[in-house]
Amino acid sequence: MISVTPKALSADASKLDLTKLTSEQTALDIKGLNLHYGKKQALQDITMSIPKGQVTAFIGPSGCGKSTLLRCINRMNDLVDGCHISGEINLHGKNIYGKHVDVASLRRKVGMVFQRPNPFPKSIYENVVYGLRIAGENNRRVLDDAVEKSLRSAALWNEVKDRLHESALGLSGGQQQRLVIARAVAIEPEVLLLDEPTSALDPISTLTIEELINDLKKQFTVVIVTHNMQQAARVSDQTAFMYMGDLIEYSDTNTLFTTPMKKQTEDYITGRYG
Ligand SMILES: Nc1ncnc2c1ncn2[C@@H]1O[C@H](COP(=O)(O)OP(=O)(O)OP(=O)(O)O)[C@@H](O)[C@H]1O
Repeated sequence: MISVTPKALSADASKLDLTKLTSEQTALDIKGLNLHYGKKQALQDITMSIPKGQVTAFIGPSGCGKSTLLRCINRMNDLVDGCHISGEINLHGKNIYGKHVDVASLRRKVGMVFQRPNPFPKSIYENVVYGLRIAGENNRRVLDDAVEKSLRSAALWNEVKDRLHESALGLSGGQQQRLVIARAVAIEPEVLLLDEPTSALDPISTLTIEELINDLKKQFTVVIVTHNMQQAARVSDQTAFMYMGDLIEYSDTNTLFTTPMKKQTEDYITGRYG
């Protein structure tokens, strides 16, 4: 089995039966999700429930569909020509692929952070309040409070509180990624999607972000795609292993890494392929 010690799972996480979550426990309920890019099927009949207030990781070899599944959760794949999706993703009970869903308002509920830090060429302050300004908020005190709260949530406040009006582009890569997380949390989403958030960062910045993820789940449901199995073992409560568009195994992280049910999962976590 993988030679890392999964982080101690909270009692709640290890007791959850992922096949029988109550509606109060469920953030996302994915049912029979299929996705085609043109003729190529990238996701096959994915069904899983993602619990609220926890960290769920998607792992699997390159091209297995992890990012595609993540991007379905805020309908980013809608922007891809020739992409066809069937099935449901219910966010707190409401199908985000339903007829009258406003995608802009969905994306306020489901924030996303990408692989490479992408701050805007603006001040640190203006990066954080960007989404609030778009939503029409211009009250200085509200914005100031949101900046402090979000930067504290992203474990960045102490490092930048004296240079809020300087360019975000002057921050280090790790600080920029935490700034982007602050920007995402400033609009208080329900779910935070992290697509390989540390793959462009050095080991120290990676550790800082991993610690941050553990704190973020107190406020948000976090879903993370990672190439790094040790990272999944360190940060997540649940792990989903995917292979060629299929969800092969989904269980609490401790079980998946120590006593996987499926041979394919075992082969992957012991490094036989991927
Ligand atoms: N925009 C797109 N158009 C066509 N095919 C795509 C597109 N995006 C992804 N694919 C294909 O869908 C499959 C799943 O890709 P996806 O990026 O979701 O995998 P992944 O597991 O996240 O891989 P990686 O770990 O390398 O990022 C791959 O075969 C990929 O080539």
